[in-house]
Amino acid sequence: MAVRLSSQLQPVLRSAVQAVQWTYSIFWQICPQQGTLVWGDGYYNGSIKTRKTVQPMEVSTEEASLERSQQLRELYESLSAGETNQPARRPCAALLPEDLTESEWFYLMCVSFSFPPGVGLPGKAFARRKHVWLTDANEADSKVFTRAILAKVQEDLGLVNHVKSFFKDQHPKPTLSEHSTSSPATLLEWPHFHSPPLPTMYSAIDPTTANIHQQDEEEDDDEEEEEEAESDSGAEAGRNTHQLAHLCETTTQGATKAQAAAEQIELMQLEMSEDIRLGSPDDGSINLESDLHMLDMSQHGGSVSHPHQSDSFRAESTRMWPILQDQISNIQPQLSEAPQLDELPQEDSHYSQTVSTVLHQQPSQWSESSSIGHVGYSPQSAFSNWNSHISHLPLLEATSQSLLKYVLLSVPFLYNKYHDEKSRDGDTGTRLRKGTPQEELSANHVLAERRRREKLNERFIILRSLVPFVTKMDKASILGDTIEYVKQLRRRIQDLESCSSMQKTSSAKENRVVHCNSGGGGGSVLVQDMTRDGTRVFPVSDKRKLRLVEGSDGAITKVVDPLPVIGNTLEVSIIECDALLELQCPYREAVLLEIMQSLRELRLEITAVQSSSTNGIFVAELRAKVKKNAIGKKTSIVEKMEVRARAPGKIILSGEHAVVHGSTAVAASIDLYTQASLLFPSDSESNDRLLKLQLKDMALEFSWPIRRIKETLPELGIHLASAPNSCSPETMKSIAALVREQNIPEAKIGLAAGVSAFLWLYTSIQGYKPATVVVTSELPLGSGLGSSAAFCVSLSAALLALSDSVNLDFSHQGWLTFGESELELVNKWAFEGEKIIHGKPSGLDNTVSTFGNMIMFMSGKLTRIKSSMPLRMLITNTNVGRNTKALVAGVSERAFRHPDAMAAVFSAVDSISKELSAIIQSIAPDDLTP
Ligand SMILES: Nc1ncnc2c1ncn2[C@@H]1O[C@H](COP(=O)(O)OP(=O)(O)OP(=O)(O)O)[C@@H](O)[C@H]1O
Ligand SMILES: C[C@@](O)(CCO)CC(=O)[O-]
Repeated sequence: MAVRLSSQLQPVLRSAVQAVQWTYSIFWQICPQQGTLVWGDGYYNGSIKTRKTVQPMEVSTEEASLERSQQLRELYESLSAGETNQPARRPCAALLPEDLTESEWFYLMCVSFSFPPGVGLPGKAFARRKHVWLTDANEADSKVFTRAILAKVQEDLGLVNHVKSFFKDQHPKPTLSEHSTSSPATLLEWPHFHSPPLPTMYSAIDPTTANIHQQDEEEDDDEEEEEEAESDSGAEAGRNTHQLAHLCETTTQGATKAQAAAEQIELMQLEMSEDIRLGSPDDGSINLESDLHMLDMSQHGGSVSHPHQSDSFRAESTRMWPILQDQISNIQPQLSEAPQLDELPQEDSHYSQTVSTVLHQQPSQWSESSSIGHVGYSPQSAFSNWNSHISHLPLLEATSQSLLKYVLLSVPFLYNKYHDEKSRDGDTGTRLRKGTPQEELSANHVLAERRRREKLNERFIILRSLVPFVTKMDKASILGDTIEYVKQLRRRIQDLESCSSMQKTSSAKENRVVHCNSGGGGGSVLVQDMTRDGTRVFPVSDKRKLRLVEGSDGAITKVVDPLPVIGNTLEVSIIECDALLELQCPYREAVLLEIMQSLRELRLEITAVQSSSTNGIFVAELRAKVKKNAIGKKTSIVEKMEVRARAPGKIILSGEHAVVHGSTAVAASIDLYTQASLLFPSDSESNDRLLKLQLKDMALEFSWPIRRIKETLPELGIHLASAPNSCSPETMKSIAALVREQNIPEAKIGLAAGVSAFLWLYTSIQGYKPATVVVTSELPLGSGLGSSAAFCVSLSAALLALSDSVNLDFSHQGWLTFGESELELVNKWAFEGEKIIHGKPSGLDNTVSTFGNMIMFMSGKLTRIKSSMPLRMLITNTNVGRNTKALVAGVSERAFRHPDAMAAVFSAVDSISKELSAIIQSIAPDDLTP
């Protein structure tokens, strides 16, 4: 609706200013929540300093003005949103403050103002339901015309006369009448206003009013020149409530003046003297809005602000004011030629304070100016004075912008102070009885928005720390993972509840499923509860390191430890630019200083510190902003130095081998694990650029110079961890050569397949990085318990955990689980490893090892099975090894030789697996009772 309003209002505002060649028109609308008039829309028709357009062709003056109005509004929004200069990210047509003329500045600053009824000229016009006409701008009282502080320039009489004669020529009883009418002239009656048809959201005033208006014009033609017209629809108050209020402000631009002159004059001639003349709607003045009735602005997306914002702003103002006062008082001794503040009329000292404060904030750019003392005061043309200083000072790119920003924020503080002083003096006059809410509204908005963002980030940080697995650190992912986590917790509660109720009813009955190793014979016996665990990764906490990584999205949370003190803990959470660091370490002298120094080196700007030390333990909580580096990338802190992943073995309950030929199989993970730990040496240790693999249980260690891997496997340099691919026969040959060089003892040559799988997975996921990988396993090899799958899954998990393709929250101590999509990635890579070891696997083993639990599996598709009661399995190890690769090949050969017979076997196996799956899921506690 806001768009509609704007698009419909613009032509009206444009017609108004163009007709008299004024510089701008502003539409003030009532903000229902605040009860104040705020900027509704505006049309800028004044001089343009820098033309910026995205259109390749010349545009008409009208289009240029329209575009300019829009650009000015955008510039204001970007400034008030706290945007910093980032030309690269701004559209090429976006304005910068240095592109603006004085009148554009004024127009832009007006956006930040708002007026309660009775305050400021729009407020007065609104409260009185009368036009307000101003004259003698150069003697304006800033208490009456609050924007005078921004707009103080000398009047141009030629311009004034032009406007005057325009109205006189067009209307015998022009704008200056004090007569009253409830029906000012409609816009359409003005010959020079070529307004388009009025939008439906506005309705024309009672047509009879036009006649009355004309009569009024006849009566009044003796008024003074005016530079500003502010009018409201108050005349219509009888029919329209104040909620329907709208108010339009226009001002003049020299029609007969050359452009340069007009630029000096500009709109800034808005001020008036103490004997400000207040016109009325009766006087037939340019009563744009009296032609229009906004049918409840509040419903059309007009800008609003909330009461609490005012509060927060006031709090900020109170906090800021003493600082500003100090700054101002520091400046005072420099004011040699200008009157001292307390000697000036209040509005001038007010102005002076603002400008002095602003300039004081820019010491590096402004300090050479010996005339700084003049800046604060000039009864004639304060703005031009200010400007003259600007013009001869070196303007850095950021200067104007920060200056402008500062003005936006400091003016309200100054006004607040003025208000406070007035209150102390017992002056509860109506003019500024609420301070200056117009400035409050905008500064308030900026501050409140900033706080809101910070609070939001802080809560996201907390949320992230509560969820044990956070896949990515953007807010949507955090929320997504939280939802998933809550669901998991609910399921867990359900499981526990059903378990405990079952235990109560059948505690005496032990139900067991016995699974014997196909090799038969004796050996150790393992009795295991069936595990629900899938793949896990574990961040290794005793070798945590802090590392600076460029170019990441900056939204990463890791456990880090920058201090070489045993027993330190440091948790860092970063969301967007907000970082929270919680640390604990043994106390020593200047430890906080040391920490802060380290953090500064990491381009973290500390904003708040809370620390304590008790019993020799130093505890601190630091909040910081993550800064950008010289090339504009956000710094992120990443602890990705060592990680350990584990994956479970499996048993196949039904469908082994047949699954390779498309039959259904049922398998479950068991709680025997293979662990793979991956350690990247720190930069200082990385002189020996080696890739090492230690197979602890086999007492074997392999190592390859990275250079050697590079030259043997050059095609793996450009790796894409997020896109698993198969090892080609050529690459397999090269890998085999690298394995051969390691001279694996003949007795352990079976491990060559595993080592080959390792080399493929490592170089494909991590490229040519020196690292040490250590593998330990609780699983017997070649015993049907899926040792190869657990090996490949744990390796893939560790390698991916430290890749850019996966983002895990390492800030939690303990095992972490991958999210579902990361698990799929792990599984795909593990399958590629399995292919190297098995030749032609079905994918069953790596899938169950990756996802855990019990699954039904057919042709690559997994279906999770949930038993309605806990199952126990007896697994025996016959110690008779087997070579799965050879067995699979043997079954394939039989299938080839006896296709029909084997098809019948595979079909029977398929039926058995499906039936088993159904039984498991429907099993009742008593069904297995002997
Ligand atoms: N911990 C490990 N370290 C190195 N290589 C391993 C490890 N575990 C398995 N392998 C590799 O996997 C091979 C064993 O895989 P194989 O498929 O034959 O047996 P399994 O996986 O234990 O049984 P199944 O596949 O029937 O469940 C080993 O010869 C070795 O190459
Ligand atoms: C024998 C087999 O069915 C499982 C090996 O544990 C092969 C496979 O599914 O890939």
